[in-house]
Amino acid sequence: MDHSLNQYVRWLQGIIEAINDGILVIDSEGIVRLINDEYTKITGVKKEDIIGKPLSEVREGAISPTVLIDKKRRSAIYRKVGEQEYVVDMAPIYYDHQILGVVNVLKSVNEVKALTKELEKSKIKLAQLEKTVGHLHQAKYTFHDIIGEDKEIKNVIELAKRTASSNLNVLIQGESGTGKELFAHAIHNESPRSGYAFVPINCAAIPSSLLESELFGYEEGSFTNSKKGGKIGLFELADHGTLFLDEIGDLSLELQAKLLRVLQEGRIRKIGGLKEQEVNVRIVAATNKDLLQMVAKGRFREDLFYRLNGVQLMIPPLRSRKGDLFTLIDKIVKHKELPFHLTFTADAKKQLFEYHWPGNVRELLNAIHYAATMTDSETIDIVHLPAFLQSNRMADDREDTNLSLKDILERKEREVIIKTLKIYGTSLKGKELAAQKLGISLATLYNKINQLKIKF
Ligand SMILES: Nc1ncnc2c1ncn2[C@@H]1O[C@H](COP(=O)(O)OP(=O)(O)OP(=O)(O)O)[C@@H](O)[C@H]1O
Repeated sequence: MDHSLNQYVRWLQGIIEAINDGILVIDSEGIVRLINDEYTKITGVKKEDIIGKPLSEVREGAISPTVLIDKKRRSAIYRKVGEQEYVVDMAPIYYDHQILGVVNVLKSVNEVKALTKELEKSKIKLAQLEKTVGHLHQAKYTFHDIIGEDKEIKNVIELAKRTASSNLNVLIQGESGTGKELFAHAIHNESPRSGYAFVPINCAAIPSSLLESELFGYEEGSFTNSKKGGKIGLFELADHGTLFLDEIGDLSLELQAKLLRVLQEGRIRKIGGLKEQEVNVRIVAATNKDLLQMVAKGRFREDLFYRLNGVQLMIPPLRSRKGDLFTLIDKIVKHKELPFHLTFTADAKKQLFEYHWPGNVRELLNAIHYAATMTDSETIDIVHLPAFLQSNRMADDREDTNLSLKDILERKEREVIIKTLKIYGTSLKGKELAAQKLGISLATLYNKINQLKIKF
């Protein structure tokens, strides 16, 4: 390296320009000898406006000239000149015990402020997102929504209520449509976790390969097509709240092992991630399968079964609590968006009561909705019920024997016309299509509508 003075000065200037802070140097007379580009960026003062001039004249309120006198260092002095805000460190420069000048090192506050503003904005966005996620993951039902006067289900409701306040995992077993999900919502809402998320996931509805990333999340770039920024897992979403694992009996053995590990350690690790993260989640699991039998057959891990089975709720099928049937129907009629008050003929009631309801309350709900669509009045008779409830037509036949042939034919005619009009609609086009389908003219259809007093 060439050590000539000129070369040396250029080398020093290079260093000073490379520094990321603003630099200003005055000599022992208080004259500005040097500034770097960053100083100009922070203060807006250009070299030609300041170099060679007394600092106290060009920068009002400058403190560096005082440093020349008291020879004391100063740090983090806040300065605001016009719009520019910065903090300055000042230090005297010595050579051979002689003061040669003062060096100032400036850091812009504007940049820090801009970053703080950005951070604040992100915090607000995050809070809004958390709120949205919270709303998305709220349990809808409470114990008030569960109808059950029958002794057996009353006991289950009691046990569920007592369980809610504990931190025990809950395993809900029962046939499809018995209300397992309803119970899971109610337990969360009655628990100390109700202020946090209730996150439901149906283990049977998602392929095993996807379910793992749903449950635990993944880091960005952990596999092809992974989302930018990665994905938050349901365990993380349910932190401090409840994770409802519906159809747990359909969980693959591989995922059972992973779930067990999380439950044992209270930690999750995202797919492709290195860090483990603590989670505090209560598990409510449900299944319509006999889990113990699955354990016996080696299809469900025994250790996981006992982890999940903190409390076991067995929801009885509807056929074993027929006493609740009409209370349930009442509730459905009142609350399930049906526009009118329905009544049931004695025969329809009998038919509903005698049916064995393999699809339980869900099937009942659907049947009532179907019947409400099929009747053109507020009365539901056997004919309005779905076909599977009409297979035992003894009651209907018994009633028919009391009617004249004309009455029976009229009743059937009425039924068929109403059903057809429900399919095609009551507009002119609908009536034309209905008439075509029934093999009669449009005029005959109008006549029959009048004659049979069919109202829409
Ligand atoms: N005891 C009850 N009181 C009021 N409504 C009920 C009751 N049981 C079930 N229901 C209603 O029946 C429907 C089915 O219930 P839910 O989805 O909770 O059943 P499930 O046992 O979770 O079914 P699956 O096993 O098929 O998931 C829901 O609309 C629910 O509101």
